[in-house]
Amino acid sequence: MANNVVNTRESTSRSANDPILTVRNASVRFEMDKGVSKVLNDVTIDIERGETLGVVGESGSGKSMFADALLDAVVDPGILTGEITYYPKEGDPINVLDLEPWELREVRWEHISMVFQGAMSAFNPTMTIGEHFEETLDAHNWDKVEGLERAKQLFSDLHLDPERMLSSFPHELSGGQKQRALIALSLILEPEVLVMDEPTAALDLLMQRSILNLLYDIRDKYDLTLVFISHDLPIVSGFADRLAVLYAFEFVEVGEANEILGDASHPYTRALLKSTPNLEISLEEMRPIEGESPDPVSHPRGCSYHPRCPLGDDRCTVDDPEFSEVSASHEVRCHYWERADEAVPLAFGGDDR
Ligand SMILES: Nc1ncnc2c1ncn2[C@@H]1O[C@H](COP(=O)(O)OP(=O)(O)OP(=O)(O)O)[C@@H](O)[C@H]1O
Repeated sequence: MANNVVNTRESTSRSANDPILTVRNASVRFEMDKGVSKVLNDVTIDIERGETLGVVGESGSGKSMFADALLDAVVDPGILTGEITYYPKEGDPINVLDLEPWELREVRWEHISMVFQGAMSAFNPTMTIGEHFEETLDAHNWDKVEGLERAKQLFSDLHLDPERMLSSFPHELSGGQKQRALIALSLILEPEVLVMDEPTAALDLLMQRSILNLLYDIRDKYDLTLVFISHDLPIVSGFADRLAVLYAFEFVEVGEANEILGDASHPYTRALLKSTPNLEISLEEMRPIEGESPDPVSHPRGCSYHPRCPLGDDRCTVDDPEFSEVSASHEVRCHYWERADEAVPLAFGGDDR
């Protein structure tokens, strides 16, 4: 992959000490009859080696586009631009968007692996789970005996009976078992990064929590970096080290999960916290976010959130805010973030201090 080597590490205010992935000005557009649909808009972020980054936002905000972009997996006719650099533990950095198809296949499984949204239905119903593992090991010329041993270890780490799993057909498994089998499959070629797009959305709350707990242990045991994508802020915030909040196809707030939960500084993040079910607040205090998120074909001028924002004024209609530093590990894109807590009060967390 020598041609794809990148030698410089651009420094930004969001730069990590030891990045495993850097994303610079990533955009995705679809050219449609009604105009150009911009479904990821100039996104820049660093992902730190070993961290769990939670990416949250409403449905349609561009979460899956961001996940797909990380692996150059945006479907045709989507056009992905920008720069995505992967820094393997050993060797030179790799420019993901310049890879040949065979190189990309290798990177996708052996370095950065992904559990796609709705992927549970991706199992072939005529093949056992074990055959799925063998197929993947074969396709990458990995030793089958060693690979299946690793599969067994992964199954037991995920609290599944290894022999039974390998000989089962997909329809013989529950949703939670299938999801864990997929996680095991995504880790079979020892990737460093696992990107998970709504991995637990189809499961009940108890099963979601139990899978998150298992992922927590697996992350440490296998030295993984996790990118966890979800619309469910409370679920992600209990699990992620850092949160990146997407609104209308761009990040509006990025920071330590605890800090964002306790002191969310973007009116949208605060509205999101208020709109999601939470055992600590009463039903009366829960509020859906009023208004609709923008159409990707006609992004509003200025701040994309201004049509729904209680703080929005004339400035916000023309002037798109840059990131402001809330703390060394917390940034927000809002002209008036210092007043966000008054404008969108929360009945729990930071505002009760
Ligand atoms: N193939 C496509 N062609 C054109 N537009 C698309 C295509 N796929 C997705 N989009 C649009 O891209 C935008 C972002 O979609 P994306 O799937 O990333 O959202 P999301 O935040 O993951 O939503 P959800 O939580 O519902 O999955 C949406 O407006 C969607 O309609």
